[in-house]
This record gives sequence, structure tokens and C-alpha cells, in this order.
Amino acid sequence: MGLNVSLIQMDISFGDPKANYEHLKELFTSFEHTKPDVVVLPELWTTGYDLTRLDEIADKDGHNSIDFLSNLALTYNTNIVGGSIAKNVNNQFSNTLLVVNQAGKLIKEYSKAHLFRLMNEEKHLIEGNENGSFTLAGQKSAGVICYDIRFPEWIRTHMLDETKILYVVAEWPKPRIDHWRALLISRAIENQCFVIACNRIGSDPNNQFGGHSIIIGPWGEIIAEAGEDETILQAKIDINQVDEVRNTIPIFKDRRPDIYRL
Ligand SMILES: O=C(O)CCC(=O)C(=O)O
Repeated sequence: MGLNVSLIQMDISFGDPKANYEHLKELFTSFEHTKPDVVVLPELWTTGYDLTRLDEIADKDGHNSIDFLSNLALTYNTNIVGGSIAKNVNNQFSNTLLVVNQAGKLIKEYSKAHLFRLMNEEKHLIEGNENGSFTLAGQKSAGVICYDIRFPEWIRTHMLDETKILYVVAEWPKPRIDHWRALLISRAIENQCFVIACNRIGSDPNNQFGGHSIIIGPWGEIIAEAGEDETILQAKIDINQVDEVRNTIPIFKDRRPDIYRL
């Protein structure tokens, strides 16, 4: 089973949702010809990390972004792992991943479980307590956000029910891009799954972001990797490889949760 995935590694205007909607709309026009099965966006792509102005710029109940992504999904007949947005529910703000299917229906929302203190998230956002599991394009999948990948036990939690694809959406800073690559490759090898990870490029007043969006196979091999420019990273992945790897080294059968400490 082949799946065409496209990652939009984009720059993001700081605190300017209108500009970011326009920019993304423009980037999507490249899909008039390529017809991906799944398109993936980065973290907080509507606002960037403008956390001190969330009361003005966070999306009320996510309505604008959900409508926007739903229209894109219908126009381009594609599934969208819609990165994350700053969502405002009764003036409480979350960093929330949106997944919209080909029919334009919102099928999953996941709010970042691990807030990143180095970028003050815990001062402005509430953390999510639900998992990021969903089925998209017929595949058991999970979606997590940026710092979440530093918590292998959280990723493993998603993998225990035969999940085959891990989507990661991020605004990962350039100075730690080596961590980004190493962590993602490790999550792919230890869970024997595809890792499809979309980062942003560019900078905001506090950080420079590192790009290097990446598609990794269940054996840990890099299938495609972007550099530091704005780009759309594309690859066709063969989902059957997950079962092949899991049959070769059956780590899910060999686990010893009876002796592990959580
Ligand atoms: O863990 C890191 O080094 C980066 C995490 C991050 O930038 C985020 O969660 O937004």
C-alpha cells in the first residue's frame, strides 16, 4: 500500500494569522498537479510563537482554521494533518493539532501534552490530556507536537495498538536540529513505524527555526529530508514495510512491561 505524503516546510509570519492563511493557500496551489494523499503542516502555523497576544490572535474554538483546512481538503481532494494552531476556548489557550480528512471533515484534535518551558508555553497554554491517535487514509496513525518527541513513553503509548505512522508537527529551533534528527530516527527505530515530521523555517523575535523536515522508514532509514529553505517535501511510502520490520525483529512481542517502571 503506497501513500504519497507532502510536508509543507514553510515560513510563518509572527502573530499574523491572515498572512499565514494567504501564504498557505498559495503554497497549496502546487498540489493542482501532484495530488498527495496526505499533506502535513508545521506547529502553530497560524500565529507562530506570539504567545503574549493569544487573547487577540488565537482562533476562537478553532473555527477559522478548521473551515480553512476543510476547504483546502475538499478543493485538493486530500487528507491534511493540519499542523497545530493556537486555539481559544473560553479564553483558555491550547496548542492543538487538527486533522481533516479528504471529505473535509475534522476527524481529530490533539492538544500538546508536554509544554515546552524553554519557550514559555506553560505560562500561556493549557496542556492536553488526551492521546493523538487517529485513522487517516486507511492507516492507523498518531500525531504529536514538537517537544512531545522527547518523551518516548508517550510515543510508545500511541504505538501499542499497531499504529504504523507517527506524524510530528514542529517549530524546532535550529541550534538543536541534531536532537530533532536523532530523536525522530530513534522514535522510528524503536517503534518500527514511519515518522513523518514537518518543521518550519525562518525566525521570530526569539528563535531561528531549523527546517529539516523528514520522512523516516520503520527500519530507521531516511526516505526524504529537506534543508533550511521553504519547500514541499514529498515521498511515496510503502506501508507494508512496517509489518516486514515488525516480523523480522518482533519487539512488540518481546516487550517486558511486567518489569518496566513508568
Ligand atoms: O525540545 C526542543 O528542543 C524543542 C521543542 C520545541 O521547540 C517546542 O516544543 O516547541
